[in-house]
Amino acid sequence: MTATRVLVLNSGSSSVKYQLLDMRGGERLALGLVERIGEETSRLKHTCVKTGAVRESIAPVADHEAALKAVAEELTKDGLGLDSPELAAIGHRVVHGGMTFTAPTVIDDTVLAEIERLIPVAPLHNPANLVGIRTAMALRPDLPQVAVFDTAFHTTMPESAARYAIDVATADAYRIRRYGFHGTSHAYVSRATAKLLGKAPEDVNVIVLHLGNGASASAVERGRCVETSMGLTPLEGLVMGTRSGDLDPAVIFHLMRVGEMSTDEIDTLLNKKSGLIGLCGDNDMREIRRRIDEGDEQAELAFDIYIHRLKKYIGAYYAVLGRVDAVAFTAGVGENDNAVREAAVAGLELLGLEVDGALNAVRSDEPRLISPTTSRVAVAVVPTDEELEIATQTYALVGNYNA
Ligand SMILES: Nc1ncnc2c1ncn2[C@@H]1O[C@H](COP(=O)(O)OP(=O)(O)O)[C@@H](O)[C@H]1O
Ligand SMILES: CC(=O)OP(=O)(O)O
Ligand SMILES: [Mg+2]
Repeated sequence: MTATRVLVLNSGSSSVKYQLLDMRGGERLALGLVERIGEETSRLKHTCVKTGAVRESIAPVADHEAALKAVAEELTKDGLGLDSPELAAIGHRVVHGGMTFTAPTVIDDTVLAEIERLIPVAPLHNPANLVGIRTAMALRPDLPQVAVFDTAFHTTMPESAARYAIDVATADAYRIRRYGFHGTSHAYVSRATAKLLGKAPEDVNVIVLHLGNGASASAVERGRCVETSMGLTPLEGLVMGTRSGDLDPAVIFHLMRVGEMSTDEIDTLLNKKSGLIGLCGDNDMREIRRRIDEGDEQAELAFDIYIHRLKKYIGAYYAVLGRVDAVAFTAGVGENDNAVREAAVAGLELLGLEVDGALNAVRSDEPRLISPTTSRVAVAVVPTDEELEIATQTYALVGNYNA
């Protein structure tokens, strides 16, 4: 039997997203999500695309290993179990690949050890990614397991963008540089944006704004990333759901010396208690918008800070690229929130950026322009599909393993 299916696992700190695809036509067979792992009210939602069956349950899922086993059971119920001979490989999102991994990689013990070594620079993500890999390996030890790294797309950044202005010997000793993340999404969305414009990726310059719970911007010049907003870790850059983004590093010394806070306390403060949740108590943009509509000033200020930072990055990346063909909004907030898109671009008419109110209000899952024809720079909403991109890269690497 020809093995043409790829299972993709995207393990986050408290969730697992998954998709099963048939790579003959890139068709999605099943997808789902387990969220709030480790809590009493963990939620599993599974959709079998083939039959249209949707199953949802709320029950405690203790850890990532239990979550993956629950996913395997759901797939088995639909006749799509992990024991299928049609499964060619399992593709894993791995957030930090450091300087070692610039391309998708078949996972062996050496690769596992390197992903583990990088935990200190991706503490929220790499541990979850590792559990996902190890559990999948135990379920199907015979299958190739492929790691697709968030950092890989950004390895084309020039040294002028990738290096921090700190002592070179210290930076090199500790491999301190800007790696960037969400690369699978930036790669997919920049290519999809070129397609929307009817052009080849090599012929366009795009600013991609990936605005999810984690958020990052990138400047993509002729298909290659030349700058991105996240750095050594996914903490730098834009204001995020729970992360501060850019900050004067002296804030940390101040908190240590004057606030007498420990390194771990500051780490938790900046990664989990800052950003939108730190500013107004909510990290979900839907809730923040609802509060603003009710006249909540704290929510409004959080929104303004979020937009101010975003606008600064659009301007900065315009300068980095020199010529911009398109600005593309993606991920949970970017794809769904028209007020964020409108506010981020407001006042940038002299840079050639305009948004059409009616087009911006359209809700759709398709890539679409939201700028009027008069706009010199196209403004677009381009839904990301990290899972499809991971499956494509995985399948390209392992080919038809079982054929
Ligand atoms: N309809 C919507 N309007 C505004 N924001 C939304 C909407 N749907 C989702 N979001 C935002 O998207 C975020 C999740 O985005 P997503 O890309 O799925 O993030 P992640 O992959 O980091 O979990 C939510 O926290 C919420 O702020
Ligand atoms: C790297 C990163 O921030 O990922 P996520 O948005 O999934 O948290
Ligand atoms: Mg995401």
